[in-house]
Amino acid sequence: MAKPVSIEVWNPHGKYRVVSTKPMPGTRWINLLIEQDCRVEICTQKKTILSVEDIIALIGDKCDGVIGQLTEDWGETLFSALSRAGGKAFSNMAVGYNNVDVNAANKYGVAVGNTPGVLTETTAELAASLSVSAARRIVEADEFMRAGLYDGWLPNLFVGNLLKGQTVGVIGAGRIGSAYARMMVEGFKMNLIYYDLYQATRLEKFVTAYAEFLKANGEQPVTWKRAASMDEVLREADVISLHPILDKTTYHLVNKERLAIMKKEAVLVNCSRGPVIDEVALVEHLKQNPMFRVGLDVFEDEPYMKPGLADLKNAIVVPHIASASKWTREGMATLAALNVLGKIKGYPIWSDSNRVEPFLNENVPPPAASPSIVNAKALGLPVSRL
Ligand SMILES: NC(=O)C1=CN([C@@H]2O[C@H](COP(=O)(O)OP(=O)(O)OC[C@H]3O[C@@H](n4cnc5c(N)ncnc54)[C@H](O)[C@@H]3O)[C@@H](O)[C@H]2O)C=CC1
Ligand SMILES: O=C(O)C(=O)CO
Repeated sequence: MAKPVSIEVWNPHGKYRVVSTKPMPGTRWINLLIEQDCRVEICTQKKTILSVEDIIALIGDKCDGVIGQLTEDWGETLFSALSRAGGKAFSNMAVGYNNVDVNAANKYGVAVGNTPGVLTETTAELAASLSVSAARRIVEADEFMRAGLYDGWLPNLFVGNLLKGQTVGVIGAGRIGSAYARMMVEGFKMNLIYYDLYQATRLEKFVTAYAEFLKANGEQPVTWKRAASMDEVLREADVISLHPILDKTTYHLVNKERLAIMKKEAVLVNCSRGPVIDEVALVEHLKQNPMFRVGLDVFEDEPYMKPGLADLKNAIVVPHIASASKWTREGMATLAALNVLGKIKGYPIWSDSNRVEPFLNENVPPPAASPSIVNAKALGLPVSRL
């Protein structure tokens, strides 16, 4: 028997029962669901990561849709439980959905939503912050200051790397990778090298136009290159930021061999998913190469770090906060709620999940569509004409 889970209920007489496995920022997402006759149940259990059993208890006997989190294991067991309860909609409150077995969802006819776009700039800004912080040793210097060790300016105190004129490498130049690249190229006048399975045409055009602008102003123009292999990026770049999805092709993309081909004073940033880096190999590499620095937002066995990582001064570690700006987190909650609501109401799927702004304007009602359903095609769901 599953244990009861504590919940907060909104609009108890609503026709459709929607469960959120966590309290989420803002109230717009709750109001949008209530306005469309949903009873909203929010899990208030004081436990960060819910187990599959906890979520089964939350789903109960009747549930139309669930908004879940990237820490949860959405596989066969949960999708069959949701389907038994009459549910046909699930949305992650995240753009990444490597915690979701989409084939299992397809089997039970459950639509799987995610939240692209609204977190692109926020996440890229954190990757840029980690890049600068690692290059300029900001966290180390802050600790030094607070420890009362500063006794005067010195020529050699916390000397780091200048970014201007160096090369930034991006692996996975999708929405976030491209936004990060633009920030580093324009903000710091860095040259770009990127690797992706697809050509990042808009990004290339941006760097070309910026190079023209610099040239016209008598400055050294920036350059770009699409690398033929990931190794080319690792060999040539001074700062490398990882932004691919996590799947079989990107698991341990950065391993012992690949760390060995990187520059000894390179900066490596990961705001994608922890398992993209072999973290044990990384700890060893950081120990052997004190001038090699990393900024990590994600970890291989979250919430844990591999032994030794926390002791290394050349590593900056933050707890998976890349999308944590107020506007973004409220927007993610809204998109996740609208994904679920849209499926419950039989709305079509929004035609372009990269263009989610119409759902985020608080002054007008959102379009009658699910903003982003990753298995829409597999389920044969209709697409909005808007
Ligand atoms: N740390 C955090 O809080 C956050 C992490 N993320 C992570 O970032 C990922 C990317 O998000 P978006 O940019 O919105 O997705 P996206 O789908 O726009 O970009 C992913 C890019 O990775 C590329 N890619 C896929 N396999 C590859 C491979 N084997 N080698 C090189 N490139 C490959 C794709 O072609 C695509 O361009 C998410 O899937 C998520 O895991 C996203 C938001 C916040
Ligand atoms: O959206 C995601 O994929 C995250 O990791 C958290 O924003």
